[in-house]
Amino acid sequence: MFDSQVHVVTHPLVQHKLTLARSQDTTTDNFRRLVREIAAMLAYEATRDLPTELVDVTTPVAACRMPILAGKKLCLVSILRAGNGMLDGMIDLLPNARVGHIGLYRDPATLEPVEYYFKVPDDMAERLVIVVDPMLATGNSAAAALTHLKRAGATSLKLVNLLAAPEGVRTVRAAHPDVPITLAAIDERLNDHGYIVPGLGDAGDRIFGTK
Ligand SMILES: O=P(O)(O)OC[C@H]1O[C@H](OP(=O)(O)OP(=O)(O)O)[C@H](O)[C@@H]1O
Ligand SMILES: O=c1cc[nH]c(=O)[nH]1
Ligand SMILES: [Mg+2]
Repeated sequence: MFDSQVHVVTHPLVQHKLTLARSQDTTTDNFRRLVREIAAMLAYEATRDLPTELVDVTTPVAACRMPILAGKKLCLVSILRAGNGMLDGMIDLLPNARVGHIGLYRDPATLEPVEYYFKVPDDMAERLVIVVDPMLATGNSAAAALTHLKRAGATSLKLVNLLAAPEGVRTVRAAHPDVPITLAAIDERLNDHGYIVPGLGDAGDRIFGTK
């Protein structure tokens, strides 16, 4: 249904935690914790192809040559607000990553993204940029964020989401075929208000308790 650059993480722990997060009975504190934990596991999968190089290391037992990360430095970019719910889980795994922010909200009438903030490191061209946002619904927000990041110099990008609608995956893959997507699930469809069905509701409101 989707090409090989769309990676759905079917690991049982990810699926279990996502199901708990979906429930309308999950409290704000538990929702936050679940999103953070799933984000760490998605970061693990999204970085599976990072290059490594061999270095000399001496253990208490013997000298040897073992792999460490090589290649481009990392930059995580959170699409505000809801992306921030995924940041800490990813930083736990990638503590050296720089962090950028793009403020976007979706106009409820047009479903078009409105940008209100943009701050990223200067050296985007030298970094692997991992864009994070729990929800890929129409895909308009993620596509706009990727376009702005490319204008800011980024040439190597990945997108990590918790949940998508098929429409959103198609939109981003069409607009940015160079950007692989890692996510925990692709749901059935969008409803008339642009919400993912069955989805988990409004991720930002659930993370920050604003509704
Ligand atoms: O794929 P799309 O149709 O563009 O929808 C997805 C966007 O909607 C949500 O943000 P929202 O606009 O609710 O802003 P928030 O994070 O501040 O709540 C979500 O976090 C994505 O950024
Ligand atoms: O289902 C959706 C769609 C967009 N944004 C959300 O937070 N949830
Ligand atoms: Mg929201």
